[in-house]
Amino acid sequence: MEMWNNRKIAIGSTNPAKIQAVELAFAALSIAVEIVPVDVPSGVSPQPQTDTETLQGARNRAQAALQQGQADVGIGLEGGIQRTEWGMFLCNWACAITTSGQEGLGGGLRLPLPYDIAIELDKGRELGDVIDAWAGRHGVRKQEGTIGILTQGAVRRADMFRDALLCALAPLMHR
Ligand SMILES: O=c1[nH]c(=O)c2ncn([C@@H]3O[C@H](COP(=O)(O)OP(=O)(O)OP(=O)(O)O)[C@@H](O)[C@H]3O)c2[nH]1
Ligand SMILES: [Mg+2]
Repeated sequence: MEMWNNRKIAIGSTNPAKIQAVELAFAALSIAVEIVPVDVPSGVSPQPQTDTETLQGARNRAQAALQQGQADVGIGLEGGIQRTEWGMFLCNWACAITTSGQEGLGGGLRLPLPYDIAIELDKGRELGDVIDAWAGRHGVRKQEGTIGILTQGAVRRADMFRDALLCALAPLMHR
């Protein structure tokens, strides 16, 4: 992985949980990088409603971050929901794009959302706002995240996005 050392990595978000996920991912790979948060549009709704929309949001952010951050690699991390016949799930996607146009995608954990959260999302509200009210907290989205609240802190949002990002980076690191 020597070739990856000291590269400039632009993350398409200023959310601390997402920035920490990028730090954790490259630390896990023992790669030293410069990480630059870039505030970019996701190009999808503030609350993505499907796996596909969430994945597209990650791709849009990665591309925008690469360009706006003038980086070697652009990263997009996007959370959303997916309705299924078994209920509503939190879904998460990571995308990494290089200046040579190589693109990697990685999927994050899926978590069933309680019915009283799901019905609020069906009203068009954002999960970040709903989980704050549900947990009696402020800014959960920038801390352990919904996944952290619902797993009693065992899986934090940064950890979940770290693993999704490691999956997205994998195809870019094959020899
Ligand atoms: O508390 C949360 N824990 C989570 O695990 C989670 N996953 C998704 N969301 C919410 O879904 C919408 C799109 O997500 P999102 O990727 O845009 O994230 P975000 O808005 O927090 O960051 P960002 O847009 O500044 O990068 C936003 O309302 C997020 O709050 C989460 N909120
Ligand atoms: Mg957002």
